[in-house]
Amino acid sequence: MNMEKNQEMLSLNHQILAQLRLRSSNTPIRHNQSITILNNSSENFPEWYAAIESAQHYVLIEMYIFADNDFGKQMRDLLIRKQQQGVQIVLVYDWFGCIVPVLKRFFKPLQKAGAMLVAYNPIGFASGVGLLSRNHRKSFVIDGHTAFVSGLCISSAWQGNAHKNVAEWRDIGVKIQGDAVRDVMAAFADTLSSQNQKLPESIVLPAFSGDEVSGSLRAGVVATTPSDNNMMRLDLNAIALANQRLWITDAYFMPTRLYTQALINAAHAGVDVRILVPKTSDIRWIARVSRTRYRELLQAGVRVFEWNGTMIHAKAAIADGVWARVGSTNLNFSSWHFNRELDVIIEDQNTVAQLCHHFLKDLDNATEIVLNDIEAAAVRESRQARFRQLKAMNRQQAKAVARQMLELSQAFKGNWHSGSNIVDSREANAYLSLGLTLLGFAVLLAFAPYLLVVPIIVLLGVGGISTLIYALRQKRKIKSKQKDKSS
Ligand SMILES: O=P(O)(O)OC[C@H](O)CO
Repeated sequence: MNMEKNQEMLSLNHQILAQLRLRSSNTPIRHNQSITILNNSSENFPEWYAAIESAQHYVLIEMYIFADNDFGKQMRDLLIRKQQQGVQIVLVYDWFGCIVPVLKRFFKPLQKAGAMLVAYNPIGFASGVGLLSRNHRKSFVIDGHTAFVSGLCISSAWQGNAHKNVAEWRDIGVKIQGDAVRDVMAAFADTLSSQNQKLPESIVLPAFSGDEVSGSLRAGVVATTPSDNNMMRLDLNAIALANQRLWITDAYFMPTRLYTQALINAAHAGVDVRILVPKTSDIRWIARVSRTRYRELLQAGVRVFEWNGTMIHAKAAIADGVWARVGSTNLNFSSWHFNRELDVIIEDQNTVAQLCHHFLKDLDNATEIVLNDIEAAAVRESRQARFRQLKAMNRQQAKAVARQMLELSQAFKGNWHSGSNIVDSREANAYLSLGLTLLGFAVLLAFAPYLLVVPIIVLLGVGGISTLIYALRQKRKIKSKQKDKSS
């Protein structure tokens, strides 16, 4: 292919990419951004701390968990000190994610120092079923010039525990400088407005500069709310976009049927689909549910890896070495449909190459889950048949299939550096605990039904009352508008 043809292809790809991004998530791309990938608490926490320490005017924070532990206290005390120096702190914490610190009045000294504190969706008569929506974002904005977006919360849990020989959690965040910072701020202002609040008058959204920060890097901020489900559509479109590679890391993998089938279809089309999830999760039942999804993915040729370390909490995806997303969205129903989430998409070969490098390093510390010999042979056989078909249709596609077939045959030999595990035993244990849990619910329903029914009654009651209040307020507004018109 000559240079001209290459350019033509590239600009066509950009056009398709832009169209997919805008139609699925309404996310504009910002050019010439500076994005730094930050790994784990050891890289993220010091960067957050130093950036806040250097703040001159304001710090905006949206945080799902702000824990009352060593790192939480360190951050709270830093925020108090900055507020006392005249730097305006605005913190939106999730009421449910921070329930323990709220009950312990952990944020009181910060509020007393003058910081603006907003609890997202606290329980109350007006909360209703909206209580299911949580602010799952993890972001910081410093003085309008720097932002951090990640999967990490403010908690020592991410640091592990050296005394108990617990290593730090695996997680990923980014530091952003450039016009995309304004998008993080706009997302923050929108969260405030969802809680009937607004930014203090002294804080204004900076104008887009269009200035070059660091060359050609393109980035966009995907701000998901329960009413737009932006990331869900973008995640599905990213699967459609991947031509050769789709590498996914997820902490709480419980995808919908829609998403699982899209992964299966991609694998059938010859895309090298790999999923990395925790082996030992801090929320064990989710890991068990994840394991019941493995078999159909493996049968389609998707490769599944379980990370061997303490906990992998990252939420990231890479498509074809040119597109990636990093942020707070887990691949499950809550993140896609109920929560406020914040993710960054990156369209830049160098930055995506770094993420690919980290992903492959993570695989070195993971166990591949494989089918047993008989099933693996059947999958191989059907892949070969598909490969023959595709080869006749599309040479480029066929190359991708060939590459994946080679890798799969290696995987089935079980000679991966990280080791492998047959799916059967994990799946059996997962179904065993799910079965026991269902039985447990049945026993509860039989002998202590109120334990299950009371929360549902409360939720429905609160939901009903708050919806009525909303309707009455609307009616009152309409009436007073009509009165104004007629007078
Ligand atoms: O919901 P996530 O992904 O922020 O994870 C929070 C975990 O519950 C931390 O233990």
